[in-house]
Amino acid sequence: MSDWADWDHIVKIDPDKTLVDGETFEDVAATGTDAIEVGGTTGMTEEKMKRVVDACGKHDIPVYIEPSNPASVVHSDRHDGYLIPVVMNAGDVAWITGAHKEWIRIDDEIDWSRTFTEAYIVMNPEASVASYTQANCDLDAADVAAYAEAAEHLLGQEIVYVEYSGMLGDTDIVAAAADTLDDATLFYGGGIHDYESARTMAQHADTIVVGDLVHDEGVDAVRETVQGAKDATATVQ
Ligand SMILES: CC(C)=CCC/C(C)=C/CC/C(C)=C/CC/C(C)=C/COP(=O)(O)OP(=O)(O)O
Ligand SMILES: O=P(O)(O)OC[C@@H](O)CO
Ligand SMILES: [Mg+2]
Repeated sequence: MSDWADWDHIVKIDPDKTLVDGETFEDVAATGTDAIEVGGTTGMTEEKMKRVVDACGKHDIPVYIEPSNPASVVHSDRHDGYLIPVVMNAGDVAWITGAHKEWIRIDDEIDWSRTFTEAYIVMNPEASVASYTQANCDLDAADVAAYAEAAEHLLGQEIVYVEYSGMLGDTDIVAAAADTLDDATLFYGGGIHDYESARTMAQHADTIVVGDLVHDEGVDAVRETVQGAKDATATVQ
């Protein structure tokens, strides 16, 4: 079974951002979150990635690199694997297969046994990831559901990621994606900032991803979102 099948909650650390004063990666690992993803769109370098992966990898929690370009991939025994985005609604094919082809050309240390993909549907036109990938975010619930179904059944994706980075998404859209998937795991990320927003999104998505909150508010706020995710799972299943 895949690691992520059991995850209700992920903290995504952006190596280009800092933790709240006085907090450590050990504190983040102790929030009760199920896994740490390390990635961001802007300002990413191999050095920043390595620093965070080394720090997070010391703790007893799965750590996955989520690279936004081939140059930010680092290899180490400190982390559990690689979650490589494929952007379903990218306007530039670089973010569907192009960067992937270049990465494979230049990197001769790829460990396929712990490398997996995430089929992103990018929904917030204001997010860096939307401009970076020239995503078409003008999608309704039926479009998102169809992208999710294409990801799972045409492209064989095991993870579908509805990405509202920076804003809380539309629950009808997240629900439409959830309803259409059979076995793929639905990740939701974007704007989760407290117990209630976490619980609401976790009622639809299998796994919620909390990003900016850890950098802006810190681990106490993150712990509330872990509780929201766990409570939603307990009610749904
Ligand atoms: C093939 C390899 C190794 C890399 C390419 C992988 C792809 C397709 C990347 C596309 C962009 C993407 C989906 C990145 C994942 C990380 C992510 C969504 C971070 C959140 O981004 P924002 O919140 O918009 O950015 P900032 O927080 O950096 O402003
Ligand atoms: O930063 P936030 O808005 O929490 O979004 C989380 C994650 O989906 C970003 O890739
Ligand atoms: Mg962000």
